[in-house]
Amino acid sequence: MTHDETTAGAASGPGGTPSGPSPVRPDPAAEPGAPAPLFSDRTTDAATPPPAGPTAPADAPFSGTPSGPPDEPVPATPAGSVETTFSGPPTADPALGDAPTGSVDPAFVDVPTEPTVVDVPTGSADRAAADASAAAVDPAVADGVDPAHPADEPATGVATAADGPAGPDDRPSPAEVTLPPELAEAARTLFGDRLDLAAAYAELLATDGVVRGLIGPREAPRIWERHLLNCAAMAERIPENATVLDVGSGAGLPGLVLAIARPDLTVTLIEPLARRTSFLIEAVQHLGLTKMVRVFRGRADEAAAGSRDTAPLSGDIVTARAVAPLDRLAAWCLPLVVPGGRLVALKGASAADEVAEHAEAVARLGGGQPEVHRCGVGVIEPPATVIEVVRERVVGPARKKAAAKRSRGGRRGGRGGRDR
Ligand SMILES: C[S@@+](CC[C@H](N)C(=O)[O-])C[C@H]1O[C@@H](n2cnc3c(N)ncnc32)[C@H](O)[C@@H]1O
Repeated sequence: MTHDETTAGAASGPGGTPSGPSPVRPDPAAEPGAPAPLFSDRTTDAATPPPAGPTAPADAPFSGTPSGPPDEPVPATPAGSVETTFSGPPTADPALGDAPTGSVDPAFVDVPTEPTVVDVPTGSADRAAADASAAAVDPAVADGVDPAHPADEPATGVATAADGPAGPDDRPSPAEVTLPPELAEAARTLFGDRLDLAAAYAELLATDGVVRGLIGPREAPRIWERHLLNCAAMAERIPENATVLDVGSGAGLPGLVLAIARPDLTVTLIEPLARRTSFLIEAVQHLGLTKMVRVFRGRADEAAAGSRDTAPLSGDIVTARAVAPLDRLAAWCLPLVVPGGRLVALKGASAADEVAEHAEAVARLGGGQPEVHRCGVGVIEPPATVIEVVRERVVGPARKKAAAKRSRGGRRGGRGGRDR
């Protein structure tokens, strides 16, 4: 089923729109005259010719593997463009472990309205081969949960080592993701007349999401309970017509769920890993959300910095789930928030502890006092817990240690002081 969305003048969704501190502004990247976003094939031009392959109709069901090898390294930065250095935390966040350490070329992928699914095997033999190669669970995903915050783990829905690879026997049937009757009322409350769209996304997650290793096979039967409903509950913290940036979207949680629940939002999914952005692009197309959702391939800091080809991104609200502990999350996300806007991070039982531990670091980054809110009270049990941080001040980037050392040396010794 395809739902053609429009953003202009769309009514508020069922998620509610509290009066938040954030102003609602148009996304600069969507404004006329803003630099044209890079399409993924344009970005790879320098190294790779555009792949040839069949083009699927917009409504075509997912047909297996993303193009190219899983999470292949992002092509080297084309000559002349700004080179960005990978600065992720490889040990604490192994999800980025497969990113090249030299340069990562963030590709801003405005989801094309014409489907451009490429290299999709159509025959059953091809499909079987593709499934076999995709069956190995993405190790980056398997380890993607911050080990420092295991409390977040149950909510991530990503494959875990315990889940093992998704083999043919593990693959759930669409029936397994049927909305459980006991959750139907909550789902209707949170998704309203977009419930069928949410069901289509649930099915994608439980089928292609599992086959591609983006969701653990054991998650399929609990996709509604643990993933869709708690992500949708976050919508009550987001003002009407807000621009939302979802950092570390993975398979689309919570950004795509919010776009489904709230047709008034404009959502950008920020995700550095190729296998996941391939899935996201196809999901956005399949769900007919190309007018309100776009995909940025790159890290949060790259999105905030912009590049020769893409304007810096910013949004009224920046969301995240299971991406990093609060201090690191604030460092990545606050630069993406318009002044007065908010970071809204879905957290687990550790939320209050995280606030206590990281409030000072958040303040140094220009954030206000983090607040814990419960969402979906009386609708889902337990309610979802979010930490919110208002961007109160714009803080410049921290000076690099080496640069600071050099400048200290310069002050003390004056010219040539370093030689002494
Ligand atoms: C554990 S997964 C969570 C995915 C999704 N939010 C969910 O709840 O299922 C963490 C995701 O954050 C992404 N990520 C890690 N560091 C990032 C960064 N600096 N900027 C943007 N995304 C990042 C990873 O690639 C991965 O997809």
